[in-house]
Order: sequence, then structure tokens, then C-alpha cells
Amino acid sequence: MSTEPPLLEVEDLTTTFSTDNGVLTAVDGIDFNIESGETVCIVGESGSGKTVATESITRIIKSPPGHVDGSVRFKGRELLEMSEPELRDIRGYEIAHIFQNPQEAMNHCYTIGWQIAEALQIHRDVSDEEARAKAVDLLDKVGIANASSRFDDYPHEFSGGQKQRVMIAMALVGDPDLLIADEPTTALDVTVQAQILKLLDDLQEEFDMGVLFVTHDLGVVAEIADRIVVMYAGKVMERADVMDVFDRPAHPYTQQLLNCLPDIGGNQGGIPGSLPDPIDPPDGCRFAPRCDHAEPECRDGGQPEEIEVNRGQWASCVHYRPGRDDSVVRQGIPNTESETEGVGPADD
Ligand SMILES: Nc1ncnc2c1ncn2[C@@H]1O[C@H](COP(=O)(O)OP(=O)(O)OP(=O)(O)O)[C@@H](O)[C@H]1O
Ligand code: NI
Repeated sequence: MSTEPPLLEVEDLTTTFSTDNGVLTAVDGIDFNIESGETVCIVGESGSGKTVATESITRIIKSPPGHVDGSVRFKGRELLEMSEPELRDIRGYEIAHIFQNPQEAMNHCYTIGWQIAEALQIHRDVSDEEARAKAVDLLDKVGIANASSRFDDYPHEFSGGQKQRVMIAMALVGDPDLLIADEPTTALDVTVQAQILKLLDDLQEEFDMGVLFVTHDLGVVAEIADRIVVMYAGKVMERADVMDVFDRPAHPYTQQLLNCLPDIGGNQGGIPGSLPDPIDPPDGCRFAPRCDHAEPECRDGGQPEEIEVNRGQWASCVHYRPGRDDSVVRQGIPNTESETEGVGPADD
């Protein structure tokens, strides 16, 4: 087995904000890993803490009012102990971010070529000519036609989809090992969205990047994810391979999310009810107040410990505790008693 550490190891990540009404815990002790070259998707309803989680990784969270705690190891190095200048060297270089709205991330007063070249020269000691050549090359790679002539165009001369392509080119200047993409296609129409997802997929292979992708669109997840982290109200409900999530979702929350997919013809209006108050969350499982299967045990203590319900599939749900009848929540999950026998302990 490889002894190389995962590309990214997030452990007990907790991010709070001081607000006028008290301390708001946006991300509450979450764990997940990303291996190099792998795409991990964080999914969950609006307000679950997806953006805050990803922005806590390189601490782009404004502090104060934000405060990030826990451990984030990137290629074995602890990011949360790094100084601001050290982090600045990593951001946009080893770890790049692309955001939902390219409009906001661009400077309207400069040509896009200039902006890419500038981003490059911040990190690399290259001449203007080299920077231009590299920028044109990147524009070409992200599918901007006639890249060398488009270099001198201003952002308003590009369509929404093209702007997102330019943002991706800008993210690639440092040849990142990890690309964090927060709803990068949500603002685009469906056809363009599919093209951008395909582009990201191709680039991931070419650049051999790990990708952390945030979305609330499970259709997008099905297209690109290797593994999925399902978040709800600052907690992780389930972590699993993409196939397992779609074939045998374990956590009732994941099941409900899938049930809202349009092609399943389920609950088009979303899951009934709303997220708890992040300043005063309920005891027990965060999802219990909206869960069809909640029992008194679900409303006690903290979020249930994660249980491996199927190889590599972890769910934070009391129904999977040893000795319990989990048939009420086990949708299509094979009985793991026999399945996991012979594969050895999961932590080998
Ligand atoms: N700067 C801030 N100050 C106070 N609270 C914040 C701040 N930023 C985020 N929050 C809160 O943290 C929680 C998580 O927000 P976050 O933006 O991470 O959700 P999300 O899952 O990304 O949602 P969406 O799908 O809408 O983007 C929310 O309750 C939000 O109001
Ligand atoms: Ni968000």
C-alpha cells in the first residue's frame, strides 16, 4: 500500500463566526480526505456550510468575524498553522479556487490576457513575453477560440461561459495540485454548464489535479464525482463513493436529497422543512427534526458517530448502530455482515 499521505486531509474542521446574536457554527467538526487526482464533491442544501468549509481550507475566511479550527493537512503540511504569507504562497498556486460568479472575480478595467499574465507573474519569475505566451496557451487549453487575439479583450467582451473558462485558465497558472471549485457552473445555462464540466474533467486529467467541487446539484455530482461528502447544517451526514451514494444512499438525508432529483419524479419542491438555526442547533442528529425515521435516540447527545455501513461508505445515523434493526433506512444496501467479511478491517 502506498505510504504517501492523501493530498488533503481535513480533520475536525470547525469554523465559527461571531455575530450580534451569538456564535454561529457554520462548519462543525468535519472530516474528509482527497487523494491526488481525485474529484470529491461536497453536496448539501443551501446554508449547510459547503462554501465555508472550502474557504476554511486555505483560510480565505475573513477573520474576525470568522475563526477556523481543527486540522487541514495538504501534502502532509498543516495549513492551519501557517502564517498568512505562507498561505498566500499556496493560494492560487498549489491550491486554486474558482467561484460561482466569474463576474465578481474579474477586474473589468483590464484585458483578460493581462489579468492571467499578472496572476502568473505573481508566482513565477517570467518575462512579459513568456507570461503572454503562457496566458495564450492557457486560454487555448480552456477552449477560448482565437486565444492570441482574445488576449487583448476586456471581460465584457466575453459571454458567461467564456468568462468561467477564463477564470479556470487563471486558476491553472500555478499548475495547482488541488482545484477548489465552488458552484462554478450554477450561473450558466445547462448546455454551457455541461461544456464547463467536461472541460474541468479533461483538465483534471491533463494537470493531474485533485478537485474539490461544491454543488447542490446532484446531477452535476453524478457527472464528475469520484467520492461524495454530504453535508447538512455544518455536519457530515455521509461520505461514500459516487456509485454507492446513487445506488444505496445510507443516510436518510442523502435519500431525501436524491428523492428531489427531477428525473426521479420525487419531491420537486425539495425536502420539507428547513435547516436548523446554526447559532442554536438541535441536540442529536442535526437532521432528526426533518427525518421520517427519527426516534428519541436521534435527538440526544451530539451528531451520531460515523458508521461504515458498506465498504468505504460512512453514515452518521443511529439506525446503523450495532444490534439495531436498520432495515427502515437501509435502502438497497446489501447486508454488510456477509459482504464485508473477508475484506478485513477498513482501517488497514
Ligand atoms: N461571514 C459570515 N458571517 C456569519 N455567518 C456566515 C458567514 N458566512 C457564512 N455564514 C453562515 O454559515 C452558514 C453556512 O454558509 P455557507 O455559505 O457555507 O453555506 P453553503 O452550503 O455554501 O450554501 P449555498 O449552497 O447557498 O452556497 C450559513 O448559516 C451562513 O449564513
Ligand atoms: Ni455556498
